[in-house]
Amino acid sequence: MTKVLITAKTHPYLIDHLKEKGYQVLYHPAISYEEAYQLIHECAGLVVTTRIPVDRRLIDRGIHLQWIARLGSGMELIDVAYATSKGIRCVSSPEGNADAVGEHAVGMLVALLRNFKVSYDQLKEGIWEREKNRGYEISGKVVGIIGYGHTGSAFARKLSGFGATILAYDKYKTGFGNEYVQEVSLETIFRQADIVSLHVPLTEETHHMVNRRFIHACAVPVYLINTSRGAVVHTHDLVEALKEERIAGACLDVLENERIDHLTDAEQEDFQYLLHHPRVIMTPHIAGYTHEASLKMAQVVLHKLGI
Ligand SMILES: O=C(O)[C@H](O)COP(=O)(O)O
Repeated sequence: MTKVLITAKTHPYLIDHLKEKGYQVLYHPAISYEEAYQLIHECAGLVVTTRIPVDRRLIDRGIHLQWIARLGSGMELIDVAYATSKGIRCVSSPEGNADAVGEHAVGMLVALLRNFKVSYDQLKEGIWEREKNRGYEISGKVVGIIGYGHTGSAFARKLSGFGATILAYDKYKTGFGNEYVQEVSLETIFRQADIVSLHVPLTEETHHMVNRRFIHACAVPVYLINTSRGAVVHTHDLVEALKEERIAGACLDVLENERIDHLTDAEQEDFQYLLHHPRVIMTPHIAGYTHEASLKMAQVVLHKLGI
């Protein structure tokens, strides 16, 4: 029987469907890299998230491997070029969690501009403060989206009812402007945006893209939204920019080092600063984590694999 190794928690639909189609499913949602290494040589299919890297070593051991399915979007931990060179098909499912990420980014922005975090903390202390919690509206602002793929376009779609001017830049794509999004250059975003939302994959090119230079290029202190990858932002430069008031605030769903129990002293200091900053809100990389996305990602990979 053809075996599929599933290495992360998934919607039962994926397991049931694979079984129905005659696959033997090895469902190990908490498996370690070394344990996966022990099993991979028996498998024709591998399902992953970002729990374990799919590197050359694992791929080489997967002598019967025909496909690798990523439940999610970011492929930075899969050596796609190497797998492809060995005839292994790699599919991802950004279509499945784009709505979730788009909604989360809008939600974080509203929460930040309307002081949800601070006012809620004050309420818990018995403080009923209205004036200091007077917020800002999205309406009338200029929102710059960097990266117009699945999540960038989902964010724009969700935001389109808020009355903002929506600009978007994508280094690798043109012709995507529509009735609510203007396709612009990065310079235009620097010049005009009040809010910048990042929707790029993590690559060598985007690593630390938002650094001191980027922040200084913005005409006004922008509100930054990051639901992409933590390392797209140079965290310490962000912290310095917040101190210098060159950044108005930040919504961060992702961190450079998400193993918050293994931070260096310097990382811990920056993390604590961000956590306690009144104009920073953070969530633990849950933008794409919804019950609906879990099912949709399973459906997308099955569809792409023709199973
Ligand atoms: O890339 C994605 O789809 C999301 O960031 C979720 O990634 P995860 O598999 O690490 O949860």
